Amino acid sequence: MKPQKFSITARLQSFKYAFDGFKEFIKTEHNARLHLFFTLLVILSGFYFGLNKTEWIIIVFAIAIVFITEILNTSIEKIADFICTTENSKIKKIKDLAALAVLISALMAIVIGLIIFLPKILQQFNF
Ligand SMILES: Nc1ncnc2c1ncn2[C@@H]1O[C@H](COP(=O)(O)OP(=O)(O)OP(=O)(O)O)[C@@H](O)[C@H]1O
Repeated sequence: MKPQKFSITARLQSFKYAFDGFKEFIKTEHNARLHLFFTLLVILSGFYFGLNKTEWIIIVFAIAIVFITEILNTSIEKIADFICTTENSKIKKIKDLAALAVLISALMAIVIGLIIFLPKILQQFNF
């Protein structure tokens, strides 16, 4: 594409496109609603247990990585469904790899959540 002149309107428009993407993500992806629910739960728990600055940074990274991988997985699935509507072994491999990325990020988030919250939960209930 031809390079265009810098424009504030065009930059603001790209925020609108990103917001359209967010609406599409929440509307069509059940996993997105699960991520939102757990994000809210983790943030509320973070305030309840009084996380320190480092713990918050790690939690924010974990939440962002899970959302980013799920959004990229959704994009890859949509491209795959657009270019191939029939059963195809190559599409299967592409989608399975994208799903693996989501699984790894979700497992990482669970491990981080356990490392940060488990000792605080145990202490709270005097275990
Ligand atoms: N066209 C296809 N050809 C072969 N296998 C496919 C095809 N489409 C989907 N699959 C298989 O089904 C799995 C699920 O794909 P699908 O597009 O239904 O994702 P999904 O159920 O929306 O996943 P998510 O859990 O991300 O919502 C893929 O990982 C792949 O193994």
